[in-house]
Amino acid sequence: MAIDETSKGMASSTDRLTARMSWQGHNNWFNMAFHNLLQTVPGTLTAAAIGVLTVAFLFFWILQKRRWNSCRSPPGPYPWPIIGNLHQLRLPAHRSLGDLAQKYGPIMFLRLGSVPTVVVSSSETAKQFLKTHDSIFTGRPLMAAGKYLGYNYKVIAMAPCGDHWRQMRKICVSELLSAKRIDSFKDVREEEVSAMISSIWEESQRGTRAVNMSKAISALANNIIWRILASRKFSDNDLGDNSKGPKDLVSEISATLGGFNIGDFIPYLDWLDLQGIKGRMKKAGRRFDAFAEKLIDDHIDHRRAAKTLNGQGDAEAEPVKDLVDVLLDMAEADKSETKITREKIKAIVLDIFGGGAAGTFTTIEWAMSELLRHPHTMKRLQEEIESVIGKHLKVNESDLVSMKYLQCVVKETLRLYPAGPLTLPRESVEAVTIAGYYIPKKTLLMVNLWAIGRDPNLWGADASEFKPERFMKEQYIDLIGQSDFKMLPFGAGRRGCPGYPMAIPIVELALAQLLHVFDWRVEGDPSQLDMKEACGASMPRQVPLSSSPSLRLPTCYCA
Ligand code: HEM
Repeated sequence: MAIDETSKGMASSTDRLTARMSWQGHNNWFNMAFHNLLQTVPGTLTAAAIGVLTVAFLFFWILQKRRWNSCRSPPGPYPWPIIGNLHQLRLPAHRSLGDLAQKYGPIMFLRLGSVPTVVVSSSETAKQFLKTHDSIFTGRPLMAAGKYLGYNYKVIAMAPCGDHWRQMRKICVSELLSAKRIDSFKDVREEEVSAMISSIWEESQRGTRAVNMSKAISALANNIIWRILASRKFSDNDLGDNSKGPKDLVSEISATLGGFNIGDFIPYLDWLDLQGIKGRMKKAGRRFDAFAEKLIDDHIDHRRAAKTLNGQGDAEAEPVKDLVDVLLDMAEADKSETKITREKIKAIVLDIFGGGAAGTFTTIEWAMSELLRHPHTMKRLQEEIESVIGKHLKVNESDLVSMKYLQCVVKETLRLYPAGPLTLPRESVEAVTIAGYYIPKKTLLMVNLWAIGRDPNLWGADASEFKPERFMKEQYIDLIGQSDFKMLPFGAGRRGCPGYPMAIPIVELALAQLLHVFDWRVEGDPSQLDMKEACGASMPRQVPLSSSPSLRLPTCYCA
């Protein structure tokens, strides 16, 4: 019984055990599984965690890389503290920047003192900056020249982007430099070019062997621009002070403009005016202002006198209005807040004189220099001019359209010698990413027009040679970056030069008459003519050009 009971008990306990065991077996399996899991989970979890972390890392890395990429500066030489890359700039700056671009590429970043600067040196990249993103680069940096010479940034070429610049530029383009207005000064251009030919003829008749061509061409450019602006030419006594006169004033303005004011780049040295440039600018600015004031007063007196005569019925036929008169008319007619003030008129006078005279002068000077070095080209040009007007007539502006080779000579000159080789400095008005490079707001932009004009990838292995023939096959060469960006002697876009339609006829007419009337020779081997560029705002020759003229027509029509 006891056994039975025991066995029962045993049985029941065995059952229970079995039952327990079966549960336990299950439990055991679970335990084992759980245990296994616990053993494997750390690995799995770790693997999962690693996976998640890797994905997250990759995700953030890609994001960060994108951000890095969008903040990536263009390549450039390492800047030194304080001076940045200033020590790497030699003069003339367009050449040393061209050399640096060979190493760092067509979009290069420099720090000039503390000023972040981007230098663009290829046609393709210039297009991105001056066409695709033109609206970003419409600013001009606020430099000492704009303050002391440019009527506190009122001069168009130095004004920051804003309502004032827009208003002044509109006046310039639509009122002062419109096709109709430029055409109205045709007689001025023809008279002044003939006057230059006469003076060269007289000088050669006096037995002068070599004529100072640079002086003659500079006088031509100044006289034309002043007659267009103010209906008169200026002698050296016209300033009425003890200085040498307007020509001296203009050279002083160009020298200070072309000079490199260290205070613009290292602002905390600005007050020291280490080079004395600011002092010179202030003085030249005051002298120009006195000169411009007198110019406007004379115009106002003259207009009053003309009105009185008109009232008495003695009026002469309406003369061609000069640009100061056009501006005074506008000022009298406009009563709005943005009306043209006296200060704005003075600023525009400086703009047109500063931009116009220097650009046209240097272009004619370099064209003559290259023609002297290339007698065959000079001969071919003379033959073309003669084929159009013969040997007895004077070249007039209406003849120029038939002189295709002359146009090629001018284009070739502008390609090799752009008068503003680095454009005028521009400034980004907001941040932008171009070609994967981040360009912050207030970055200075220089476009190396000189390097683009000599780029062998665009112009071939003979890019540095003077060969006007290269343009003969082309129907139309865009000089202002409207359709292509192969050459940009006048810059491009909203800040591009508004004066090119005035400059081209002066350059073409002057060259046509100089070569039609005279043969030109230089002492020694022409191929050895000194072609060094001076450092200045408009890249003139370093050494004035001298050449001996001999009459090639039966008589000089200017004699
Ligand atoms: C061959 C002669 C000339 C050349 C090569 C030349 C070249 C230039 C260049 C490269 C610029 C800077 C453009 C830029 O930043 O993209 C410029 C601007 C300017 N040029 Fe000329 N220029 C010439 C003649 C003239 C003439 C005849 C005038 C006036 C009648 C003139 C008035 C100006 C003005 C006012 C600006 C400033 C435009 C602005 O900032 O909005 N230029 N020129």
